[in-house]
Amino acid sequence: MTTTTVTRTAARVVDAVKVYGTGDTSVRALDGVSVDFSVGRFTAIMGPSGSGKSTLMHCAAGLDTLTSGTAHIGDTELSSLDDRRLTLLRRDRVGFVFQAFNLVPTLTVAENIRLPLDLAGGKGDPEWIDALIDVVGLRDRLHHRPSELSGGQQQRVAVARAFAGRPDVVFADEPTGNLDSRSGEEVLGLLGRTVRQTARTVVMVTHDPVAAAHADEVVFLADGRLVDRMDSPTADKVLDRMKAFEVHS
Ligand SMILES: Nc1ncnc2c1ncn2[C@@H]1O[C@H](COP(=O)(O)OP(=O)(O)OP(=O)(O)O)[C@@H](O)[C@H]1O
Repeated sequence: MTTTTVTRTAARVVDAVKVYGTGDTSVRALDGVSVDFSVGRFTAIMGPSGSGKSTLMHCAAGLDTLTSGTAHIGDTELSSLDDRRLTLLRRDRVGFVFQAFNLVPTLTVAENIRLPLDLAGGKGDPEWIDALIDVVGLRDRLHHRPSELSGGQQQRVAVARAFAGRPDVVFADEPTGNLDSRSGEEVLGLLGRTVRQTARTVVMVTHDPVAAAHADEVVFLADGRLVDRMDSPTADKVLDRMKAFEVHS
């Protein structure tokens, strides 16, 4: 008997091109990138400054549109959606974690975590939310406001909020950029744990090899192109790969 393992794709872009501006001043931020992000994997996007990392994330997440090529969340091609459907897709199937925690200061931790569900007018899955609160370690802080939490704790709330609606994929843009190294490690460990314990998918943009080492896989961009992929990264291996870019650029 043969066993076939089917790897499902949470998000992907195919032949992605993104050009900003026109004429002499135009910038080709993505120059024909094809990459897929498998379900249940934690992937880091790395590359030198200006290599197109944020552009790739924004286009893959439906926050920006491609000049040509296609972006897909699961089986849905994003350019096939009108604005309303795209907004609903982002709300219901995608989670976001940004460098600035973007919590609502007047709401408690519990209310911030539930915010996407409340905005969507649904109850969500109470058992899932309950389990999530334990994964992020915030049960004893549920009634606090963001200003009463450390930066690391605030980012843990943002991580829980991103996963609250059981999205197909969570995109994280430099999630540890505002944190000291210990809090950053905590948040990265948390992202990795959430992926492994809940079979969710995370795609993280970072310029930090130590952060990238928490991922299952690293994809490297240079000059708007996908130039390498690395499985089971370590900070040293990622740093070596990044140094090679500097030598060649
Ligand atoms: N809105 C915009 N208008 C014009 N050019 C842009 C815009 N956004 C990005 N760019 C350009 O596109 C290229 C890729 O930018 P992007 O922000 O995706 O790179 P990045 O790898 O995320 O960089 P960094 O690590 O510095 O954040 C850069 O040359 C940048 O200047």
